[in-house]
Amino acid sequence: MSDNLETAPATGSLADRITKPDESNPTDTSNVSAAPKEDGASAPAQGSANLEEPDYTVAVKLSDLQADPNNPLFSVKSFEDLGLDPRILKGLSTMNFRKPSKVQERALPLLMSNPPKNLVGQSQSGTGKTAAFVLNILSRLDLSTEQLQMTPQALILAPTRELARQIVGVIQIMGQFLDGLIIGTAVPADSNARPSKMDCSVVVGTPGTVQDMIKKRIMNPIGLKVLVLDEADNMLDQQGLGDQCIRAKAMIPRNVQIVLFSATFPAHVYRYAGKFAPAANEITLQHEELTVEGIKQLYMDCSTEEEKYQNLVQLYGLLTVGSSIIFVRTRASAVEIEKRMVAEGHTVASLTGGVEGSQRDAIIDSFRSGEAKVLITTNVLARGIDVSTVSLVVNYDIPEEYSGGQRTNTPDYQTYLHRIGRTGRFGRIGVAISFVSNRNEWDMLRKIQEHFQCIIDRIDTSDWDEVEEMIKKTIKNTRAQADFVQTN
Ligand SMILES: Nc1ncnc2c1ncn2[C@@H]1O[C@H](COP(=O)(O)OP(=O)(O)OP(=O)(O)O)[C@@H](O)[C@H]1O
Repeated sequence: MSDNLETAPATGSLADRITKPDESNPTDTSNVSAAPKEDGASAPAQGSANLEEPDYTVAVKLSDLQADPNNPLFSVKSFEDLGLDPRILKGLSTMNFRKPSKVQERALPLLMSNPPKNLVGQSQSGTGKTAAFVLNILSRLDLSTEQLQMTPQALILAPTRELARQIVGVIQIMGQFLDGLIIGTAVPADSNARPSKMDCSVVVGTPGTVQDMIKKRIMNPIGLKVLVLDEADNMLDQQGLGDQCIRAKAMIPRNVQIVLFSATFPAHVYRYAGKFAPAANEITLQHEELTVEGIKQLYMDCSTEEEKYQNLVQLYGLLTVGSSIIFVRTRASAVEIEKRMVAEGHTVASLTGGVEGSQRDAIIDSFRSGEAKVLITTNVLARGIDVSTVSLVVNYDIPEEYSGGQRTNTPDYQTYLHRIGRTGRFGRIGVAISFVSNRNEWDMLRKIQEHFQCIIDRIDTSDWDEVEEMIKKTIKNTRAQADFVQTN
């Protein structure tokens, strides 16, 4: 069962122990200056202020959301009020960021105060945690000499190469007016590439690669002032990347500011987070607060595994309305579904941990650019990936906890939340459909509803025209919660 399980950024999943594709190759780095250039980083995310996009995305007025005190995007202050350097404000304005979100407004004063304090920060998916930690880092850099520009002052660790590259893209654009800012990417290289020295001001990488680089003196950690763990619950989980992060932390100066961010902090990791980041300021949420209002959650009854596939094919027309991500449990099924759909004339791509570095980069980049509109993947892309055009997420398999390499029939709540959070980003609307083909999956879905106290409505597949109309209407609806969904 476990031989082709995908690396799961999922908290608590033993799949992490089984394969760690991001950490399996020799180290490689690419240092890039902040001026945007062809460095292999994914296209940086642009701001979400202009939500008037084609057909499939609704004209939600971000200003209305940001004026609603109950919305996670709400804020009373401006970026100017937060005391940011004018060059950084200029970067934000090119990204179309007009107002901070709630987590940005709350986290930034805590992060930027002196003497620096640690922070454990939680907020819903797609609410701008990346900008919160990047702005703090950019504010703390001293780029006054060439030597300082080439000495790592901040280190960001992320669970996957895709997320690390995405963060590099954000720093590049946010920091584009900071002269002398150099950003290094530390992710596993294709097998014969030689790592280059980390002569840069900020390093973003995966923990195993960074650790390896420090050990081999490719990266000098002595000047580090800030350490960020993005997707921190996954990074600290002993069953995930925990060991590697602990080892990496042991190699860097003791007095660095430690910043932990995630949408999820399950209790057992949260307790540990307090040890990893002692005396930290905290911004936390209850699990009932974690679901994002703009994501309409649905499920589809499928009587067999084969019917799951048939339903997916039926949905194809809708999958390509915007961009879509299909999450499956194993690498093997990702590859199999891709092959089968391609053979039937559909255009789909798949990305799993089984694919080599640069090929992975090419796949995610073509998905970001919209060239590939349907991406079949595993938990490897469940967290952090920010592609604003994703309007539909399909849980082909419900995410599940593993124990001793075996399935447990217990839902992996965190991964469910992160997966559906690939849509509905920063006030956008999205639809998440879970396929349910047996009693266990049904039980897991029910538990997910109870855990998050949310409603997951059934889609009636007896009339596909109606299904199509209903999903399209949901995607086009200004607030997903507002209207209907046919249930029975
Ligand atoms: N203040 C802002 N104004 C407009 N857009 C913003 C703002 N802050 C962030 N965004 C945009 O919102 C999107 C989501 O941000 P980000 O990827 O940082 O979310 P996140 O909270 O880290 O989500 P996840 O938990 O899924 O990792 C990005 O496209 C980002 O550019």
